[in-house]
Amino acid sequence: MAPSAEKKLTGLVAATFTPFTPQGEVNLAEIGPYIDYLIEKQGVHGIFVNGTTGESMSLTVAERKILAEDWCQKARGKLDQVIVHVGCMSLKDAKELAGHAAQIGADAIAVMAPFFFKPRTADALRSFLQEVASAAPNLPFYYYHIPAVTGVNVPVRDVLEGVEELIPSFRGVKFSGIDLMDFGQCVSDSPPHWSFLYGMDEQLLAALAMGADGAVGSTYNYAGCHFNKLISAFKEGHVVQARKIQFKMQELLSYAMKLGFDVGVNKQLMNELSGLSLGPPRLPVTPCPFAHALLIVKKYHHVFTDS
Ligand SMILES: CC(=O)N[C@H](C=O)[C@@H](O)[C@H](O)[C@H](O)CO
Ligand SMILES: CC(=O)C(=O)O
Repeated sequence: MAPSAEKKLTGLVAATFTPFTPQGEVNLAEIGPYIDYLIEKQGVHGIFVNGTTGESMSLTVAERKILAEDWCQKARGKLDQVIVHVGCMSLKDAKELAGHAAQIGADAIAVMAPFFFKPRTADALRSFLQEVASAAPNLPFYYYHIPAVTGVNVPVRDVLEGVEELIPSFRGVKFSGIDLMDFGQCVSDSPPHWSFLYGMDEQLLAALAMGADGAVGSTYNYAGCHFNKLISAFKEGHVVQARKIQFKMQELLSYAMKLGFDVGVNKQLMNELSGLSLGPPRLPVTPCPFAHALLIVKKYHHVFTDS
């Protein structure tokens, strides 16, 4: 039976970092405190685990299972949503992770396009997604569009054509692209029980105007409290106020991007701002120079002093 159709996904979802020990092994001990931090300090009640920010493609299948299980277990009764990303280059690995996500009580799964051999057509991509979804037919399924990372530029509106006939559990898209026309067309043609979660934190406001239901992103780990204010302001019709917050975030991110912003820098920023010990990233992502992270932390405090 396909999952129930009524519940929309809304609000902020943090794309979690994977906690590692200083030696680079998965560090489950930080997951409980991490969840508490998101709830108490950021007002964030949903997580997207083992995604881009979680360095999923650098993890083994066994590590991804252990992590997914621990996140689900520790989030139970605390968070509203745990979405587990199960995309892999190998269809068989992805199916195994999808089946596992169902067993451990994940709320939903998401899958990005494979990107070594890239699907060239919407049909090929849909078939891949269908196969993965079939391993967890009772879990809400989200397509994870992130063209800058995967290099798979098939318009999402094409992927959505007839998708629910192939994937009865299909419930929406995590859209981490900049093409707001494609995004708008997806939203305007969609049934009411799908959710559209936007994933470019630097322009969330524009996506809200285009009809995004919620947002999944890395910066909600440490700036969720500000983005919650942005969303409230937008909902109440205070666009100028919402824009002010968005512009602050753009100022911070453009500063970080000039210094070189990647998962390593982002993770170190989270370590500094949260006080959690999430460790270094895993190669090929290199650790962020300490001084470098401190400059961005300083900028964060400067940008958000009066809010
Ligand atoms: C490539 C990447 O990690 N994208 C994230 C999610 O999709 C975003 O949350 C960005 O980290 C964020 O928008 C900052 O650029
Ligand atoms: C940002 C995001 O959604 C990810 O890290 O997968």
